[in-house]
Order: sequence, then C-alpha cells, then structure tokens
Amino acid sequence: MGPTVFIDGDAGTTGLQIVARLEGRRDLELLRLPEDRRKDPKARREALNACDLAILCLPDAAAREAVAMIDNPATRVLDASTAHRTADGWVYGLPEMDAAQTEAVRSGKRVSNPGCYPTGTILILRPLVEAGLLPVDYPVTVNAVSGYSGGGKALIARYEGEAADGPDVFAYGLDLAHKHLPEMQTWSGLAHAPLFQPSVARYRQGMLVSVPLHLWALPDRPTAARIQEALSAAYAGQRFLRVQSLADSAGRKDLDPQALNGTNDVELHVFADASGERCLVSAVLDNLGKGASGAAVQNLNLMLGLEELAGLGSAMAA
Ligand SMILES: NC(=O)C1=CN([C@@H]2O[C@H](COP(=O)(O)OP(=O)(O)OC[C@H]3O[C@@H](n4cnc5c(N)ncnc54)[C@H](OP(=O)(O)O)[C@@H]3O)[C@@H](O)[C@H]2O)C=CC1
Ligand SMILES: CC(=O)N[C@@H](CCC(=O)OP(=O)(O)O)C(=O)O
Repeated sequence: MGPTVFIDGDAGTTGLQIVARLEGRRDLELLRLPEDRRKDPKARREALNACDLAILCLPDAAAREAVAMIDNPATRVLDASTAHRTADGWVYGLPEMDAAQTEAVRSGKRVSNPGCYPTGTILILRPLVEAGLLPVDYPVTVNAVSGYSGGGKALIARYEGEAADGPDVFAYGLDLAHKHLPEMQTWSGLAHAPLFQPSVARYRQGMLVSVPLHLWALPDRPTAARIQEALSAAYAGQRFLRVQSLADSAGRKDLDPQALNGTNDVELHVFADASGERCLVSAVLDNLGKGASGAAVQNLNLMLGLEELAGLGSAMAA
C-alpha cells in the first residue's frame, strides 16, 4: 500500500477534480470522509493527522484553520488556496521555476499550489527578469480571460444554476488589488505589483494570460526572438510546458483559451509586430488543470516520489 492522501474540501470544484485524477491510482490510498462528516471539525482533524499528505481545497480561512489542526509532524500539506503562497516556511509549488524549486517541492513539508493567473504570469515573466531583459521595475500589465469555473461553486452557479444571471463577459478586479498580486510580484521577481486586468467569459474552463511588452522601451531593446529564446532556454526539457516557435505563433489568427483543457500543460506564445517595437507574450492553460488540480497532482507526485505523469493527462508528454 502506498502513502495516504486526504483531500480537505473534496466536494468543491478543485477538490472534485483532484479526486477524479487520483481515483483508480494504486500507488496511493485516498482517505475520504462520508458526506455528512466532511465539514465536521473532529473528523477533519483526525484525517488531517492520519494522512501522509493533506491537500487543502478550501477557502483561505478554512485552509488556515486546517493547518492549525495538524499536530502530527509527519503530515505534509499541499494547500490549493491563496492563504500561504507568499508565507514564510512554505514552498511555492511551481516546479518549472527552476531545478532548485523542483527540489524544494520534492522535499517540502508545506507546499502552496499556485493560483491559476499567477501560473501563467510567473512562467512568462520570471525568466525575462532573470535574464535581465526586463528590468525589475518594469511597469508590467497582465491581461487575462478565464472560464467561469475559476470562481468556484459560487460563480459556476451564476452560469449553470437555476437562477443563472452571469453576463456573456465581464471585467473584474477593478479595485486593482486582486488577491493574486502578491504571488505574481514575489515569484516573478518584480519590484512593483503588476497592473492586473482579469475577465470572465461564458465558457466553463480554460484561460489566457497575456503580458504586453514595449520592446523599444526596454534597456537593450531586445528582439521578439530574444524573448522567445530566453523562454525556450528556461524551460528546456519541461514535461508540461512548451514555448512555441515565433513562426508557429505568427501563423495564428487567434488563440483559444480552451485549447489545453483537461491537461496539465501550459503553452507560451510570443507575438510581435513587423517593426519589432511591440510584443505580446501569452500563456494558455486550463485554470482547473495546470491552474489548480493538475498542478496539485504534479506537486503530489513530486512530494511523494511517485511517477511524474501519473494522474496527468498530457498531450505534450504523449
Ligand atoms: N476554481 C479554481 O479555478 C481554483 C481554485 N483554487 C483555490 O482552491 C480553493 C477551493 O476553491 P474551489 O474549489 O474553487 O472552491 P469551491 O467553493 O468550489 O469549493 C470549496 C469547498 O470547500 C468546502 N468548505 C468550505 N469551508 C469548509 C470547512 N470549514 N471545512 C470543510 N470544507 C469546507 C465547501 O463546502 P460546500 O460544498 O458545503 O460549500 C466546498 O466544497 C480556494 O482556496 C481557491 O482559491 C485554486 C486554483 C484554481
Ligand atoms: C474567474 C475567477 O474568479 N478566478 C479567481 C481565481 C481562480 C484561482 O486561481 O484561484 P485561487 O487563487 O483561489 O487559487 C479570482 O479571480 O479570484
């Protein structure tokens, strides 16, 4: 029998998807609470302290409470909420950041699963900042569109419930203080938080995250090819991440946010205008895949030393 895994919040949007990815696996044992006890603090405390790995798929406050319930030093935690993504003592669960991060996830006792928008944002920005192509104080803007499942049960009800009233598309985060800003800034290595402009459209899942770059305003005035090369070099050999060639991206008339649904994959594109002054770097991912449950299973596999691709549908790795 393999290690035991307990998912606190397994009836929610992210929890259900992780269960679906883990069910049927023989290399681990899933501990589950009966429906009538899934919110019972005593039952949760017991399960949290009885498992090898607890995955938290809860609202932030409940995730903090769950961590406080754990007194078994052997229980490791993977938190899918926003609560610990820049907290001391926690590892940010984006193994593609670099080899050291992969190792930190492998050995981490407390690992935080990244937010969906930050996954795209950090994968775009971090290598460019590290290569010196983007100054740390560059005024970064992030534009994004997500399927409505990104808002969990409450937003899904606005599109699929009996009293569904969700508009075809809406912009939000208009206080410019979205909860993802701290992790975007910290793990991209920026001096200032980006200006982040998310939106939701009438489709269930899948997202685009885009960062426009004014190449003429950057210190070395890099070409789009240099941007693409820096990203390709940073992610060479990654299983779940592909940087498209400039030619491939240039050949596209549009980019479909749903293209990678059901996978744990991310695709990066670099678009440029003919003058070489303007560039747009975009990430396509499934907000419920690499943006949530896929990333959680990827981190679980690393933390428990299990097969890298287990539970992860990947068109790229096939
Ligand atoms: N949806 C997404 O794309 C992503 C979500 N996340 C994060 O994952 C976490 C879960 O989000 P999501 O799945 O969307 O949310 P949902 O609202 O769909 O699910 C949350 C679940 O937690 C349960 N719950 C709430 N409070 C407690 C408690 N005290 N004890 C036990 N269970 C509790 C809820 O119960 P009930 O069913 O009774 O309401 C629900 O089943 C959040 O922190 C979110 O930020 C992360 C990445 C992406
Ligand atoms: C469409 C939508 O509402 N999306 C959510 C983020 C989804 C996500 O990544 O969630 P966590 O940070 O909670 O993990 C939002 O903007 O708050």
